[in-house]
Amino acid sequence: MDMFKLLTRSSNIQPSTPASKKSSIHHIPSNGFLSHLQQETESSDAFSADETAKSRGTKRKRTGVEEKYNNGLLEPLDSFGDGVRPSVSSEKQAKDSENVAHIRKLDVQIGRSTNPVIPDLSKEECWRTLKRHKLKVTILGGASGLQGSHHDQSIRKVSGSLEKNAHAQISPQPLTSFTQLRSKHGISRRLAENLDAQGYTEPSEVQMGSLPLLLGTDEDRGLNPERQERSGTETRADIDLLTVAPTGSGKTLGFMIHVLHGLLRSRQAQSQAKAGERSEHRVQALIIAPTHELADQIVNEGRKLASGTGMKISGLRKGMRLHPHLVSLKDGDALKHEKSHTSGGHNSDFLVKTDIVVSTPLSFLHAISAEEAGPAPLPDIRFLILDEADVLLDPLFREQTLGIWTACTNASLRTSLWSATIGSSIESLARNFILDRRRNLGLTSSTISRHYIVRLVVGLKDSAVPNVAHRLVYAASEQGKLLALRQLLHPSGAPATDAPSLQPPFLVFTQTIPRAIALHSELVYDIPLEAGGSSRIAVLHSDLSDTTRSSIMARFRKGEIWILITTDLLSRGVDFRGLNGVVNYDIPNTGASYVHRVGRTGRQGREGGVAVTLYTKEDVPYVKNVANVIAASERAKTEHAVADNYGEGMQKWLLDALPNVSKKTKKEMKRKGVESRRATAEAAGGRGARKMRISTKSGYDRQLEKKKKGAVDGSRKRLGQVREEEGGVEDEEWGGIDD
Ligand SMILES: Nc1ncnc2c1ncn2[C@@H]1O[C@H](COP(=O)(O)OP(=O)(O)OP(=O)(O)O)[C@@H](O)[C@H]1O
Repeated sequence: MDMFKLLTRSSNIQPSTPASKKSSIHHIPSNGFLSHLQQETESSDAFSADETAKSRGTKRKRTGVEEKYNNGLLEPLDSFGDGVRPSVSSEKQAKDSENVAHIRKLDVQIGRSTNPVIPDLSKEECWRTLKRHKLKVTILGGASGLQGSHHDQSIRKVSGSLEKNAHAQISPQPLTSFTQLRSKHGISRRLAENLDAQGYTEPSEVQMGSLPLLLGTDEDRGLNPERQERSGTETRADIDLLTVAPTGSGKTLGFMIHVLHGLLRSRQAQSQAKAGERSEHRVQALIIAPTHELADQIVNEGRKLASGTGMKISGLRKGMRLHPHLVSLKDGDALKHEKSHTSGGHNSDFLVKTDIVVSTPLSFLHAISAEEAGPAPLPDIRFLILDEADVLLDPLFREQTLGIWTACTNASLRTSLWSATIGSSIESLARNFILDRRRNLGLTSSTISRHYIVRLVVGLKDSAVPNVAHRLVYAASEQGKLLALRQLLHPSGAPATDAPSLQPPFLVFTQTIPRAIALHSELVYDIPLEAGGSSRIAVLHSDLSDTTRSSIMARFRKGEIWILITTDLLSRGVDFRGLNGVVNYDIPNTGASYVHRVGRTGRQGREGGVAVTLYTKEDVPYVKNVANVIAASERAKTEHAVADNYGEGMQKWLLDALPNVSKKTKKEMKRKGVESRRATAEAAGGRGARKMRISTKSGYDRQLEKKKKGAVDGSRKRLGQVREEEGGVEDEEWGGIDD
């Protein structure tokens, strides 16, 4: 079999769920919990007509983008919005809140609880509900001397001591409704109202599984219920949580509710102890994310939830420092910093009076490091959240992240790690670090015995969301990729038989910054002037200033930019509601990277997202990573897929045809990416420039152009020499005739 012959066919892996089979997909929050809400607003989008047609099952007319350009449907494109739930108009919201307030008043008048308690599920029901929602909760270790439930017994038998691998599954009470957050877990009224106001009605799976573990009693968590029964009081063991849940499944809300509730509760306790005295803002929670874009988004989400609660959330910018009062810098250092920053009459680069800080690892490490003394200890921090934890613990950020984690010296620090992909090596690194840290802090065995490391997995671990349609397209060469991308940009041009179609807005990922820049300059004039021209296409990468990055993000969210070319900078965590697709112009280095890139679309269970991956002959070793992820996602789409061989067969030929790659090569591939595209900007003048060139011009045309240019330059030079010999002045412009 000639593999390359096979690869020249677009694999065009169809969504493996035919209409008739769609019913076999469980209707669960994360595969469509916002679908009804989305349609309401999106029908007014320029790009939504096709979506609506798709959702009705009617065939989308291939009128393409141009018709939309010409119909003047361009300006009101606010397909992403600002993150406020699109469901409810402000008028309706006001009316709803009025009604809710009225009903609550009546409830109080007749003495009825405003928060009806939903009865606990039996053990069996818990297990079945968790299974139905594909939630798996496992104890990874941490506790010793356990007694009680058979799960705990099994841990003891396996481990005997806390260091050993102790894996046992538990069945916590799932959070089946947000009302339970108040009625059962006692979150503040304000927090509950904010959730409501944001239009969050049903918890997604990750919230369903994680919130009882983070907020509940040991009984809710399925941990040692007998111990609680015996003692007659509620017990709450310390839990450090690793959560692996699909992209766009609502992890941010999960950790935000946890942190805000924890801080509000301790503030309440403090103010009761101090007879109503208002407590100061001190940094007690730290959220670390790998990019500024994600950190900004978390701050925005957090502020909406914290509104009116008195909690302050701040993002830390490059060069800012935590105010010396917020960290335990040694006296001398604190003074030095204070002086150096206040001498000019301003200390605006100090972050003051805040409860929750969101930052990238490097910015935070700088913010707490004294000039020579290294990072200062942070005993006040009680919550540490690592969002996109696998990246933060990857060699690129590992030292910084572990440095921050070590600086958090509070004995009852609660750490949680969140990502759509956490491999086993990162998992054991995190687990061992947690255990070592506790040991180094000299925690007594009685404290340790009340501590667990728990892992929650939602759905299939490390896989792409099932509601995205994947297209693997063999483009043969760099030029072929450019042509394929242009075909996507101008779908009304002669359609290839099985060419994927993709409506803006979409993201285009390249392997490196120079390639993103090169692709942008190649495509910048591709969108007709009447459609907004070059302003509709932009490039975003980490070499740009923070202000430029924020402005591009804002314009993309508003719908002013339709096509955003970027690097893996935007592959993690960033939430663009209404993004129609993702193009992997350069193939991602790893399967995990593919999962995150394509996870920018199909969020919140939204249907219709398309992920197009273009590849050339050079990319073949990388295609297997991607094809494996696609195959797993296709299988997850329907329980019948494997049995009927539907969907499976579509990629089987490709999977079989692709070469297997050794672990060692995979590691190299992850580190370097496709060799020929790695040319750095410095190399751009030489061979590197050729390697990273993105252009539709053939080598022959380029050579002709080069020759022509050489000839022109040569004749100019010769002419200059002649003039010089004749006494003329080189480079001096002719000034015309003097009056
Ligand atoms: N219970 C809910 N009901 C409706 N919408 C929700 C709910 N929870 C979260 N969302 C929305 O889902 C979207 C995705 O959430 P979020 O960004 O937290 O995903 P994520 O799991 O962190 O994804 P990623 O792995 O890509 O970072 C957001 O727009 C968020 O507002």
